[in-house]
Amino acid sequence: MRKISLLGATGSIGTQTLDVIRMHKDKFQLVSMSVGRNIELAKQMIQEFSPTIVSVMHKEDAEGLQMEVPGNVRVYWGEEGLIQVALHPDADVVVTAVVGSVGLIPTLEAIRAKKTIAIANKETLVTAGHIVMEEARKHGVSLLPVDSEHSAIFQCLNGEENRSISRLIVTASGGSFRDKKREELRHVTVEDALNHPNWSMGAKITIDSATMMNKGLEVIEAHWLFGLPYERIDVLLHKESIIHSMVEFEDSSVIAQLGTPDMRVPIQYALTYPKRLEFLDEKRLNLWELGTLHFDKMDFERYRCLAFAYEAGKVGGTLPTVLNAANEVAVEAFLQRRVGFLQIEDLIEEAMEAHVVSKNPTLEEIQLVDGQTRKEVLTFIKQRGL
Ligand SMILES: NC(=O)C1=CN([C@@H]2O[C@H](COP(=O)(O)OP(=O)(O)OC[C@H]3O[C@@H](n4cnc5c(N)ncnc54)[C@H](OP(=O)(O)O)[C@@H]3O)[C@@H](O)[C@H]2O)C=CC1
Ligand SMILES: CC(=O)[C@@H](O)[C@H](O)COP(=O)(O)O
Ligand SMILES: [Mn+2]
Repeated sequence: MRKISLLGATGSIGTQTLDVIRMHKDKFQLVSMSVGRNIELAKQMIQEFSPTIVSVMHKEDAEGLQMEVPGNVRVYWGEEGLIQVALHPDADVVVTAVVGSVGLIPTLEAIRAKKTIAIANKETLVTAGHIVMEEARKHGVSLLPVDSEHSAIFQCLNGEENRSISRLIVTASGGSFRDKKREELRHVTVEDALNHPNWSMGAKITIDSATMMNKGLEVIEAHWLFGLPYERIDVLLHKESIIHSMVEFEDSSVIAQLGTPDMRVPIQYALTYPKRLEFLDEKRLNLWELGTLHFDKMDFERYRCLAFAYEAGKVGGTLPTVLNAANEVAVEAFLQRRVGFLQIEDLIEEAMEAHVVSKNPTLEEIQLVDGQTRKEVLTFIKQRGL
């Protein structure tokens, strides 16, 4: 029985992780979970899965929930709560499915406690990749990718020697606006942007996908997980999201991982690794029915956020932290309808240009830069009268 701690249980990855646990009750047990504001769903989950440590975002919610749950359940809140969930003494695997850099500290704590990490929260690696990877190395902890592209690359690399990799080819669907020209993006709505063609995901990642920042964050995530320089990580437009990513080797062979777009597959793989388990859903890939797959060259002028991410990754130091924090604030402002879609990239560019990069930052410096960038971007938004 693999015992699981789940950060972000009420989200898209969280609920799909619970689906996988539900499909294999004899193999997995949920021992702890965190939610944000969705207390009603949390109550149902506690009743169904019986975790003994639970965390919510706010103190008042924690106090209310504590009165309603069985006596053996402890309810925590805030960042300390996320850490308590990650450190459940019985947990073997911690699934990091919260959104945003709030995932960093609980992930680091879980690594220090030698828990295996099934990492969905890409912002953790973007904002502090060098620290997370060093801690994982020091404590002998595996980071198992949940993100579909990274799970694909991880599967393509099974049994291969790292030195024989030529390049990684990360596929991108193109997101909600892939058929629009740049000039058509000025007046798109939040609803349009949230309408991803292939995946049903949380709001923040769906907007990231539309700006192509998601792919930028994934390039940085791939750099840290697989240790390749940015010059050897390419992005390829592939609108069907059937090939989840590929690896080219020195002998010119390319290995790809394919499947229907269903996040429960990479989630299950991370939970069962190094074994595979039957996927208890009838949906299977049918290439004959699909007929054709499409591929296009990435246009870095059309998708400026991807260019920003490559720049941040190559420069390194505190710049990826700025990229991530500015993006989180700008996307939230777009979702609140305070800024337009194209202003997301303007705000990120402004924050990156204003930043003086510090090399090899400590965790404290990263937290400081993260906080300062968030304030700065909010000021940029106010200065624009928005
Ligand atoms: N969705 C997907 O298919 C994929 C997602 N990912 C990555 O996985 C992560 C999660 O994405 P996704 O599931 O889509 O996101 P969702 O927005 O659907 O879910 C986020 C979860 O985090 C909780 N949460 C949000 N903010 C906080 C906070 N400040 N403190 C504590 N908990 C918080 C939410 O709680 P509540 O809802 O209760 O308020 C919810 O449980 C992201 O990093 C994303 O990039 C990667 C690949 C695919
Ligand atoms: C399911 C998943 O892993 C997402 O990160 C997905 O990749 C988003 O799709 P695009 O960013 O390719 O549009
Ligand atoms: Mn992905």
